[in-house]
Amino acid sequence: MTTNFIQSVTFDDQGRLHILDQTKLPHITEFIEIESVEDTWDAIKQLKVRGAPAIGIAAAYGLVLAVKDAPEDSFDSFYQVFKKHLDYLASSRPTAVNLFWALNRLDELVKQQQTQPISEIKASLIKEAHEIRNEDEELCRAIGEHALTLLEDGMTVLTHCNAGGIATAKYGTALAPIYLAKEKGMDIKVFADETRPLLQGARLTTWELMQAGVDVTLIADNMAAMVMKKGMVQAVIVGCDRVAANGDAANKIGTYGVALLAKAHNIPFYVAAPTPTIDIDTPTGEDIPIEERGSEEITQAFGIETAPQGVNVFNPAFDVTPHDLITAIITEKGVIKGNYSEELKKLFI
Ligand SMILES: CSC[C@H]1O[C@H](OP(=O)(O)O)[C@H](O)[C@@H]1O
Repeated sequence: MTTNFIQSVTFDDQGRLHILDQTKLPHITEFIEIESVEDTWDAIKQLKVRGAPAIGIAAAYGLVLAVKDAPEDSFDSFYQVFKKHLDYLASSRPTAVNLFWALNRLDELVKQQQTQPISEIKASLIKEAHEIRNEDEELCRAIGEHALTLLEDGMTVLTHCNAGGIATAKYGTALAPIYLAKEKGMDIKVFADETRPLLQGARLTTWELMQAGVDVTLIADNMAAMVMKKGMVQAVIVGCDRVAANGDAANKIGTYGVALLAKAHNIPFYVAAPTPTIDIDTPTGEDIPIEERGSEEITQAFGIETAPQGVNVFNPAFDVTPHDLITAIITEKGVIKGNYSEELKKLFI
């Protein structure tokens, strides 16, 4: 049974960018047109479009939109506008390296075309943004194939946050093997952490998997330990926002705790990582910028005040799982174990 994936980011032939507003899910499936670079920045910042790969794809299309009417009289005047908007988009969220990877890829493309007519540069940017999107779909499916070699029919897998189809071009990363298992007639069940404070697990992962007919059970984040102790899950698979050169992996806040629990219960802990999410230029997890977000995400759970006015709040959106807690990093090029510093480097040779 193949899954009909909803595309969370689309750019049509008329040059219009549409995103699925993920803040409205699971009860409202609403697509919004993104008409400016400011709209793109806001959509990323507010997690209307979210998930490391989807952020990179949206930013690439947003930059295409931004330079649609940029001056064509000289390369320098065009590049000045291009770089201003690129830097603006890069300021939307700091942790997911896909954002910077996608923007830098377009930057390199433009720099290589300094002698070309600006109209051709603009056309090549659209083509490259589509390439980024289409490659992501292929990467995610390949991750699913490799990840499936680590899972067995009848297994139950725990995941944290949402690393599914709507966080990518298609298939997702952590959820890719789940969808491919369904396609192959395998029975792999999922336990989804609700993933406070923004509930990407409760709102998005359960929604996606139920749409696909996958058996998914929602748990509160603080139930993962008991679920593992009772032997209800046999593996953990999560996505990532940035993998450092030594294999330390940044992912949604709470992932580090799940990794510690998995270690304590001798359960394999897998990180699904497309190579655009692996940042060889960042030496260790200590060097990964961790986004801190507003206190209202914690004190006003979806509009309901759940804490005293003025309480101090610390709201890091991500944490870092040290590489020694990671059983394997699953990329589109294969499953990586052992000396991550050495093995990850080989991916970029
Ligand atoms: C393949 S999505 C990777 C990653 O992105 C999510 O973060 P956010 O919802 O803040 O964009 C989450 O950490 C996912 O695991």
